[in-house]
Formats: sequence, structure tokens, C-alpha cells
Amino acid sequence: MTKVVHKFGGSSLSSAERYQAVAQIVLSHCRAGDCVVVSAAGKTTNTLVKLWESYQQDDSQGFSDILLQVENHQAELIRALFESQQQHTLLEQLDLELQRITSHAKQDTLHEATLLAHGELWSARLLACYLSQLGFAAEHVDARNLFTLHHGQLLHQQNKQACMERLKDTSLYVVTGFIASDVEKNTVTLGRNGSDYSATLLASYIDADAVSIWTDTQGVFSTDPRKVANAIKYPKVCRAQAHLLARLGNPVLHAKTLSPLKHSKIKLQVRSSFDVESPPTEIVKEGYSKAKRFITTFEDLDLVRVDAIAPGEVGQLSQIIQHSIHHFSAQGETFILVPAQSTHRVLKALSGRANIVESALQGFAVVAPSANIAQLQAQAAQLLHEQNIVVRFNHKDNEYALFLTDQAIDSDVLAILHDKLVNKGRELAVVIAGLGNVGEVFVNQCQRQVAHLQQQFDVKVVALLRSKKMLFSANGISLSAWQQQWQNESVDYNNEDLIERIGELDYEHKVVIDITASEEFSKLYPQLVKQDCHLISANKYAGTAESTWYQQLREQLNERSLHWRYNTSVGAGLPINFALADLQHSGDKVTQIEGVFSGTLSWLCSSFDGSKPFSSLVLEAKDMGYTEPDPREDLSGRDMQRKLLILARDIGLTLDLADIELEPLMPDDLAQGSWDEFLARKGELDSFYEHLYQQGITQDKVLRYTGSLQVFASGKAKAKVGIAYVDKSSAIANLTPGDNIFVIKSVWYEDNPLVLQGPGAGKEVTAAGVHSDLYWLVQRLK
Ligand SMILES: NC(=O)c1ccc[n+]([C@@H]2O[C@H](COP(=O)([O-])OP(=O)(O)OC[C@H]3O[C@@H](n4cnc5c(N)ncnc54)[C@H](O)[C@@H]3O)[C@@H](O)[C@H]2O)c1
Ligand SMILES: N[C@@H](CCO)C(=O)O
Repeated sequence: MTKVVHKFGGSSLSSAERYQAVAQIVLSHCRAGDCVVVSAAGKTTNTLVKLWESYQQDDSQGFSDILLQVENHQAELIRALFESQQQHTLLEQLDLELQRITSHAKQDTLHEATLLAHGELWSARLLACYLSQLGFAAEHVDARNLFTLHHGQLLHQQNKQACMERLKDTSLYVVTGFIASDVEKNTVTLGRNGSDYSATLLASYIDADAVSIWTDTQGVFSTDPRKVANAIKYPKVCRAQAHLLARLGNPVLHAKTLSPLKHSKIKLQVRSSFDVESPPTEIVKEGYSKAKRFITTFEDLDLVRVDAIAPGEVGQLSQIIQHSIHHFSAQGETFILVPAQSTHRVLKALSGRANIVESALQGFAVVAPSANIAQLQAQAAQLLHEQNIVVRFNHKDNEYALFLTDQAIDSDVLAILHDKLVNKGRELAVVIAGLGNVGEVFVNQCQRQVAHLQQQFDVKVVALLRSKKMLFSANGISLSAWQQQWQNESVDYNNEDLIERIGELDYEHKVVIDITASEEFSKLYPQLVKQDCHLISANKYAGTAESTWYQQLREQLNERSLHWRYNTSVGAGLPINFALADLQHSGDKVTQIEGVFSGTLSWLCSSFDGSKPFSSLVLEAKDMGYTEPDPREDLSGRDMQRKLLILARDIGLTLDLADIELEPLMPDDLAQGSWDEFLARKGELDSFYEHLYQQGITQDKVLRYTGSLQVFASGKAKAKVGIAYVDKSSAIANLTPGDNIFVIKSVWYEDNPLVLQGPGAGKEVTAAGVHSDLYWLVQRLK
């Protein structure tokens, strides 16, 4: 049976709602025998540290104020989570513990680690009791009975035995993070944020298969995503880089977390307890992931020179100050970076062997593949110079370059550094679905286009999909020989496989280009977004799906800062969506859109002169690649109705297909049945059209198929697609066959409308339009 250790940090347990959310995660992800390691709720450890400081300073007023704060927070959690009897018992227990703390303080026998341990003990007890209240068998376990240290060294054999004896498969165990005991049964801590370490230690002792670190970010990012909106979430990070980031003080993983996994097969992942659906970042063994680029920032550090440092001494110092300390050698000397507020303790511990070189430093480190470091260091120096930021110290190591500065690296500067130093090295994986009329042309154009994009961005086509077969190559498909490769290597697939393989792609960015006409494929979009894929669609189904589904997709994309381009879904390569977006963003308000939005119907209506049956023109349009796979989608007006809906939504209207009146250009009953059945009855279509055509002649007008959308001052809208008889001299009557025309009125274009006209269907122009969307995306990601 597989065993998993889950770890929830303080931010995941900061309120009663968060406990409830964590309990739901446990219910859906855990079973008996698994362990859940918890940190102290919210900022409890910080508050307990303050409590300790007030005790040391003999500040009895401060002490009782902070203790009251602790009590209020815990009591609030208990009251919100538990029903009467249980609530009463837990409040009584809490009261006893707080009384004990007060009496130890009074007797001057308070012990730091024992005091800090309360945070984790309370979290474990509350979560286990809450899970039991929900009917899930859970026990809270004090890790001081599992982990013993002697002279700072873990007694692995003894601990393993204790874990194996205590943690059977009968229940879920909620174990305290951060704390352990020494051989005299005194409480000791494993270092600040040591709960990650507790989780991996525990996993190694109980031979677990995996550790999930649940946190408040969606995984490991290229830089702090709260400061840089386009920080890149990495699906995989290798252990060495994760360890280096931790040593540099990056908070995503604690420095010791990885050591228990060193020679094990235990999998480690970092994922969000706030967004359970978001795919995790896996921390993988060397060779299972490419080295990535990161920027990690520093605040308020002192640079300290140390005469000589003994093995393990940095770890001991980190333990004393409850913070990781980075150390390195430069020009034959040893340096450590210490949080300024703890420097005095470190200097005291090093008793005369260290002195401060520079104090109150800010800065950052760029972590990257070693081959890039020298160049990145030079670029970073130049960028800092341009930003007038003075560098007080810099250092280059094999896998990182460090800059210590006077000024803080604020989010604006960090965004610039990130764009120039991290984004440059990024890769974009491209998945192309639909190798039909447009898709084949698109892939064939790709070779030249990708080479063009490559100058700015590393773009790789990794998958080509037809409805049943796919060619998938995570390292990239050779575009000059894709047909050959398709013949030799394409395989059957199902959607589940596909999503899984896309999820595993080790790229900074991924885009799925949907050139299918498949509603089923469009239904995969939410799952693709969960795998952090940008989307480009020629397919119109997602853009015209039912409003709630569509809105949810939009929200999901926004939450993950992902882009969705779909310019070719209306007007093929014509930049209609760009134009509308531009007007709206510049503050204009579109009041009316009229015109011909179907290349097929434009071509059919303009080409028909009675010399050939209408149905033979339909077949010609199909052969030219103008029509939808089933041309009845065009003739029914449905395709044009979809396009008008996409435009309506683009200008902010909340409409559905049913809100757009539709008049078909074919007899209703021909819409049913197979394409062959339709062909057998094509005479009915011919007479239907002939009749309409003659009506135009009688009126001295011409028959066209048009659409219109009007937006009223009230915000209401009226939309319709259908048959129209227009003056022979009008622009619509004189369109080049196949052209679309969009006549847009707005507040600014009131009397003299904005007109966009050009080919509205065709494989080449559409494929070119998809390339334009891809180019836009690359520019945006750059
Ligand atoms: N033809 C045009 O001028 C034009 C213009 C703009 C937009 N479009 C849109 O582009 C899309 C493609 O048009 P087309 O003319 O190339 O159609 P097509 O029928 O020639 O090609 C569609 C391809 O998608 C494949 N496919 C279907 N379901 C799939 C799935 N689930 N997974 C992967 N592949 C799947 C089919 O096997 C087929 O090869 C349509 O949505 C269409 O509306 C076409
Ligand atoms: N069948 C569509 C293709 C472009 O979406 C048309 O003719 O307009």
C-alpha cells in the first residue's frame, strides 16, 4: 500500500475556514496509514517568539498581552470548528496549558523550545479532532515521541523504530512539525520552518512513497509570484536547485528538507492548499529535469566574514537564530549572510572569529544553469546600473550570481530583472490539435515561423494531434520531417493520457493550439488550463459555450495569468478581435456591428448566378477549405451565429447562442441526417436557394447572408443573423467572393463607421491568423 506524508504550513491553517479546507483536502487525498504534518496556525510561531522575548525582557505586561492574543486566536478557532462538548473540552485543555505557561514564567522556568512547541501541538490536536468530528479516524501525535536527537544529531535507527511502532495503518496521523526531543526528553526544535524537514524525515522513517508540501503558492516559481505577475511556475525542479534556493534563504522549501530524501525514491511535490486543482511542482532527482532560472531576493542582511568555519557549524548557527544562513567562499575567505536582526547572536556564537563586512544589505541572487551564470552576472550588473542601484558586494558561484545592494529590490525592479534574466531563457511547448485543412497548412508553415520566433524565444512543437492518434515528443518534433515521424511514431491516445502527458511537460510555458472543429476537444480546455496551458483557438465551440462554463474558463485563465487567443475564430486572419479589443481598451464603446461574417456564405452568395446548381457551389467551397467540416454548419447560419456571439462577448455582453436570432439558408429538415443523406437530397437545397434568389431579382436587389448586433443605451442588445436583400450598389453586394466585412459603429465612430474587410475563410489566411496569435503570445510572454 502506498503511503503519503502531507505537510500543511501555517498559511494553510490560518483560520477556521482554512482548517475546513485542509480537512476537505485530507478527506479526498488521504487514507489510514498516511501522515499529515502540521505547522503552527498562521503567525502563531511569531507570536510565541514575541512571547518568549517579552519573558526574557521581564516585560510582564507585554507577556500577558501577547498571551491573551495567543489565547484569543486559539479559542476563536476552537469555537468556530467544534460543537459544544468537544468545544468545551478543547477550551479547558487550552486554558490549562496557558495557565502552565504563566506559572512557568512566574517561576522563571519557561523553556524556549517548549514554549514554541505549543503552536504545532495545538494545530495537530485541532486538525485531528476536527477530522474525527467529520467521521474520519485521525489521531494527533506529538513528534517529540518520534524524533530524538543527541548532541544535535538525529538518532535515525531509534526514531525509525519509534515511528514504525506508533504509526500503524489503522488511522490517519496528524503529527506536529518542527519539534523533537533530546535524549533527556527536553523539547528541541528543528529550525524555523522545520516542518518541511519533519515531513521528509517522517517519510524516510515510515518508508513513505511520497511527500506533498501543501502551501499558499501553486508550486515553485521563477521568482516571488506575489511581486512579479508573470513569474513562471515550474512543473519540475531538480533537487540540487531546490536545495540551493533553500540555502539562499528562499522560503519555498526549508534547507534541510531534501536531506532525508537523498538516497530514497520518495517523491516530493509542492502544491497549493488554496487551489487544489492546480498541478504541483515536483522536486525531482538530478537528470529528471532541466536546470531552470530563478531570482530570489534578500532583505536586511549583514555580510559577515568568518576566520574559519567548521563542518556543521553553519547549521548550528541557523538553528540558534531559527533562520537559514547562506555561506560561501570568495577570494580565499569565508562569508556568511545573516539576517541583520540576528547578527549579534551569530557574532556571539562565533566568539571573536567573525566580523561584519557590510551591514543592512538588500539584494538578490540569480540561480541558473552554470553555463549561463557569467553572462547573467554581467547582464544583471548592467541592469542594476541602469536602475541606479548601487552594488555593495557581488559574488559568482558555479550555479548562482549574488548581488548585495543598498536599495531594496522592489517589485518594479524585480520585474525588470525577471524579464531580462529569466524570461530570456524560457521555452514554450506547443501542442497542435487538428491536422485538417487549416491545421496541415499551419504545421507546414511552422518550420519557418518557429525559426523566426526562435530568435527571441525557445519554441518547440511537442505534440500533433488528430482525433484518435497523436505524435508526442517532449523534446520537440522535427518540423521538416513531421509527416514521416507521424507515420512511424504516432500512437492511439485518449484524453486522459493526453492531459497527463501535457501535465508532465517540463517547460516554462505551454500552449495548446486548437485547430479542430470539435466540441469535445473544446470541453478539455478547463483541464488544459489546470495544466497551466495557454490556449489559441480557431475552433469556435469554447468561445460560444454556455455562459456559466465560459465565464468559469475565463476566471480560471485569469487566476493563472494564462492567455487565450482566438482571433481566427471570427474573420479568419482579419484582425477583428484586435480591433474591438483596441477600441474598448482605449475607452470607446461599440454600439453596433454589422456585416458578413461567413467566408463560405459570402463566396456562395456572390458566386451564384443561376448557371450552376447552388449545391455544386457548396461542394466547391468545401473543396477550397472555406466551409466547416460539415458545410451545413455554415448553411444553417449556426457558424455565423457563433461568430457574432464571440464578438458580442468580446465587447462585454453576456449573451448565449439562443439570444441571437437565426434564419437558416437551407431548409430546416436538411440539417438532420448524415452528409450522404444530405447529398442525396441536395435538389431540395437548390430549389430553396433558387426561390430566394429570384425574390432578390424581383426586388432589384441581391441576396446576401448578414449579421447585425445593436447595443442600446440601456445596455440591452439585439442580435440576428439571416438572409438580407441589399442594394446592388452597396458595399455588401460588391464584396469579393469569400470576403467578410465588419462595419463597426461606436461612440467615436458614430457617423462614419470603422470598416474591416478581407478574406473571411481559407486555409492559408486562417493558418496565418493562428501564427499571428502565436506571435502575440510569444511577445506577451517575452
Ligand atoms: N477553414 C477556414 O477557413 C477556417 C477559418 C477560421 C476558422 N476555422 C476553424 O478552424 C477549425 C478547423 O477547420 P478545418 O477547415 O481545418 O477543419 P477540418 O475538419 O479540415 O480539420 C479539423 C481536424 O481536426 C481533427 N480533430 C477532430 N477532433 C479532434 C480531436 N478531438 N482532437 C484532435 N483533432 C481532432 C480532425 O481529425 C481534422 O483533421 C474549425 O474549428 C473551423 O471553424 C476554419
Ligand atoms: N466556415 C467558416 C470558416 C471560418 O470560420 C466560414 O466560411 O466563414
